[in-house]
Amino acid sequence: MSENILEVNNLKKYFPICSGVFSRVTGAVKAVDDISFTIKKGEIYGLVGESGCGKSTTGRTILNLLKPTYGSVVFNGKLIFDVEKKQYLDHKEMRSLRRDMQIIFQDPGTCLDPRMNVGTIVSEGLVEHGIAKRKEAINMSRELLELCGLRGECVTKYPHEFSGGQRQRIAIARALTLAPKFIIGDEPLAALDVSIQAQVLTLMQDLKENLGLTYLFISHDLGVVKYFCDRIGVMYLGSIAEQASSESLFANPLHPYTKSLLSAVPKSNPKEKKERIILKGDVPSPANPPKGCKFHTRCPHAMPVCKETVPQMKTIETDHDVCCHLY
Ligand SMILES: Nc1ncnc2c1ncn2[C@@H]1O[C@H](COP(=O)(O)OP(=O)(O)OP(=O)(O)O)[C@@H](O)[C@H]1O
Repeated sequence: MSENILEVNNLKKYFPICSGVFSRVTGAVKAVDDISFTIKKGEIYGLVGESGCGKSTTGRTILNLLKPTYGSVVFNGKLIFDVEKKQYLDHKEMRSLRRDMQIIFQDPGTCLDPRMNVGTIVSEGLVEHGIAKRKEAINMSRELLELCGLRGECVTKYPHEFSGGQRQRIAIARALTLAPKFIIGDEPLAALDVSIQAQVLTLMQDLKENLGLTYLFISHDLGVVKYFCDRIGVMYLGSIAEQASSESLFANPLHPYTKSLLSAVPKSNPKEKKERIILKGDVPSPANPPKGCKFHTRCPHAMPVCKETVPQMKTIETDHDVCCHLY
């Protein structure tokens, strides 16, 4: 593990808020608000945080599925966009790069077309990109389905004939069709039962090893990211509060927000005592985030400086950065 496959620099994605009869822009939802991180080749980077903190928007903006407001993204040495320099990949280049970058969504039930059989769903990309003719593509999709723990004969069946876990395997097979290097898993386990989650996670781990993949794994489940991810970024209200290797983050959480999240994860040994940190108030709206440190309104350690000054990300130890005035 050495080279970066993905570099995200000062990424922002604001959604305009329009109101009035003329639909004038009166504000913005700051869904992603100046985040930077890198992912090394072969790494699993976890992005965690509560619902609405901007995880999915980050994933979609990186893939250029949403128009970025600011920042730049470099994938495998190629600039996807740099808003400040007004540099964007053109449609053709982006289409070709999409082969290397895929996404798996939360609910396979809604992202698989119910009118298409599984063979067509999985082989679509091969035909669209002119890699294979329909018949050959269906044969290739059989192999992909088998790689994902399903039977090749599934190609003639329709999504409704499968369980949730099997549908997620179909979605994974579809994501693998174009032999990508990098996959964003946007809460790929969230719609599945716990026992099925473990199976899909094992499959993703095996595929990573066997196919040399890199993942950006989006999840709100700290228990899952602890075991699955090499490095983790903790998001709060559109920003990264803390970033560390999985080991370091769980052994020594620094940010008060991370500490509160970890305090809610059940211990594997129920006899081990653990104090639950309950945060005051609700998460503020990303349309009107607090000044200074965005977390200060809920932070048990808030100081006067936190209300005024935005904290900068600081490296506290090797592979452990935190964005907090306490450090
Ligand atoms: N198309 C959109 N238009 C306006 N606001 C949006 C849009 N998409 C997302 N948002 C807002 O941006 C913020 C971040 O949403 P996002 O879905 O990225 O969060 P998330 O952390 O992935 O949450 P979840 O786990 O619930 O999906 C939320 O406040 C959400 O309401």
